[in-house]
Amino acid sequence: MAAIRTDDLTKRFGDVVAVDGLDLTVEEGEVFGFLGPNGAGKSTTINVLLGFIEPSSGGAEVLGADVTTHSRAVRERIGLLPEGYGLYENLTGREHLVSAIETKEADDDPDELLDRVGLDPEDARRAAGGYSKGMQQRLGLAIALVGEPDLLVLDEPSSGLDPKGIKLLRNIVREEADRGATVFFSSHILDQVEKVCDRVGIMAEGELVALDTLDELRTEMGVGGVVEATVDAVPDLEPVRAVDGVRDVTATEDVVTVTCGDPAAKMPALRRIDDAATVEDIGIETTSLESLFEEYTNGEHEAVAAQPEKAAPVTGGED
Ligand SMILES: Nc1ncnc2c1ncn2[C@@H]1O[C@H](COP(=O)(O)OP(=O)(O)OP(=O)(O)O)[C@@H](O)[C@H]1O
Repeated sequence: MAAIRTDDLTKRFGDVVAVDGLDLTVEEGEVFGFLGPNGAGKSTTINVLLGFIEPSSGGAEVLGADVTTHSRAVRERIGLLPEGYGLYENLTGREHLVSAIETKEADDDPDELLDRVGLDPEDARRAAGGYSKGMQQRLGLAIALVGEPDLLVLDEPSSGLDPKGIKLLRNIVREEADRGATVFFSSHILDQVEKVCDRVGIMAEGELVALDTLDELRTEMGVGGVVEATVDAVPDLEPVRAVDGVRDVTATEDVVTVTCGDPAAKMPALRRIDDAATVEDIGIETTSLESLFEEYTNGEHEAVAAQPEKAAPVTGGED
């Protein structure tokens, strides 16, 4: 069963088409990054999925239930970290969490959850009105994790987090996926998505303009990355050019530069160079998600890749 399925989902606000005929399937257990620039339609889609607003046409199912007719049942199985959620100034962080546990009738240990999100016990006992943005996000994440939800919906989860917090968030996302939860998060902080997502969907002006694994998106665009090898003497470059997926090979006096169309071509190309010369230094650049994102949202790429038949396996990225 799909965790999320939208069918020709459209949402209009007056003349503005916020979401335009969205067909999207996110499989159970997937970590899915929902990307797009400001105003692309991400929050509107999330609000429909949560049953907070009704679609103008088309529909959506979350965890097998229709979001317009069963929104309450759907929300009970979701852990939500909304963007810019409101806290009660006078309640402590711990009290917020205890209240969320009671509301969900869950049996989580609040202190364990606070520890998991790295909220200091002393901070947890202070009024949330004095929390920094990062503390608020950590508390919001703890609340989202209550009751081991089947689906985690995280709207800009890394917002306000320091690098340590971002790493912790990534680990939590992986742990949640490992226990079988689906994680759906929106972001425009792209390199953080890159490290944790199985697949990404890129929205622009209400439409899905790309949907695939990042490696596939890179391959599709012929931007698999660049290898730069500093060598003692430039070898014959033909064997390097012959590697499957290599697009271009150039050399200066002591540096061979290989541009790959396929990300998987980088290492074989490097091995060919190493076979024929002494490699003194290497630099490997993968195409950043940032440049992919720009490419897709400036309208140059319109094709949406086919949905996979089943979810890609959950892969842990590099830290
Ligand atoms: N309640 C509303 N009334 C009128 N227009 C709206 C409303 N909500 C969203 N829109 C419009 O719909 C479009 C999509 O907005 P949405 O908030 O879904 O984008 P987003 O991708 O989440 O952007 P951001 O990254 O800035 O949060 C925008 O043009 C926005 O102005």
